[in-house]
Amino acid sequence: MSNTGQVNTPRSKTTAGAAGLDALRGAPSGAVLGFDFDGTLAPIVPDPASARAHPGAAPALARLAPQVGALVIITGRPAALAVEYGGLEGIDGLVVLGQYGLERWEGGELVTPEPPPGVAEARAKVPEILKASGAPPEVYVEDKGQALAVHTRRCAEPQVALDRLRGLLDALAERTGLAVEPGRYVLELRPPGMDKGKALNDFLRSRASSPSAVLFAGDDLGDLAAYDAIDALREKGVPGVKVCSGSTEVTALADRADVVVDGPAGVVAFLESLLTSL
Ligand SMILES: O=P(O)(O)OC[C@H]1O[C@H](O[C@H]2O[C@H](CO)[C@@H](O)[C@H](O)[C@H]2O)[C@H](O)[C@@H](O)[C@@H]1O
Repeated sequence: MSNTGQVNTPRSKTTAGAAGLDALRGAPSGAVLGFDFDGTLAPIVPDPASARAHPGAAPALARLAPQVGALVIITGRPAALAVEYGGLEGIDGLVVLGQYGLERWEGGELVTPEPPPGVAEARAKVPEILKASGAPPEVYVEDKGQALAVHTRRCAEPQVALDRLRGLLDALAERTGLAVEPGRYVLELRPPGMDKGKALNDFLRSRASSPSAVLFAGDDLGDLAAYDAIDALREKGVPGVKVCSGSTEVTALADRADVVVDGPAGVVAFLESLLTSL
């Protein structure tokens, strides 16, 4: 039993999830497995630049790669950073969709669009907004090129700091044509029009054949769009599995997941368990 009271086994608490797992195990070579990075493959840490994948994550993915149809990481991170922090280079066939799907990395090749002009405008304005609002000095702005992530995790009262910034960043997003993506003690200003559900669907459409099953594992609010995509696929008859990397910080995913495990260590245990059943 884990410290969130969940058992790390590849069992589903829902009938649809159990059907999804059965379909995945029955035809793994046609299955598509998607993963978020921070909080799912990598434990959450105070400094975004210090995040690294759980030591068991890349080895488990490398063992899964030749047995399944496709492995795809869909992350808010720049794709190349997720590859570096995850130790994911060299995993056969792995695709990493970064910045919520705006970027694509595969086999060392990165495709990334030009950021819209609103990002540069927001980059110039955010420091002024933080100063004028009296935000604590621990507020940290992560510049991701395509987006700016305003982090409050290191503040004494991170939720209070986040709540105080929300309206100001919403207004800035509106002025600059960007969207606000809320996450774990973070508000991201990023280009609109893409999310993890659209990224997952685009990835599925880019493949030659329809998947035997689709699994997605996530931990944060930005991953709910991928859950929506799995729900929609199920309605069309494609088996799906929603895995939640559980935490006390975000509960919205656990409520909708088929399988809830205890953070990145639980995700790795889940993958290892899945490997034994393929
Ligand atoms: O889609 P993801 O892979 O989950 O990325 C979402 C954001 O994750 C990162 O922030 C989160 O992880 C940090 C490191 O553990 C943590 O300090 C922070 O509080 C979390 O919000 C990342 O820094 C962002 O750029 C990602 O978009």
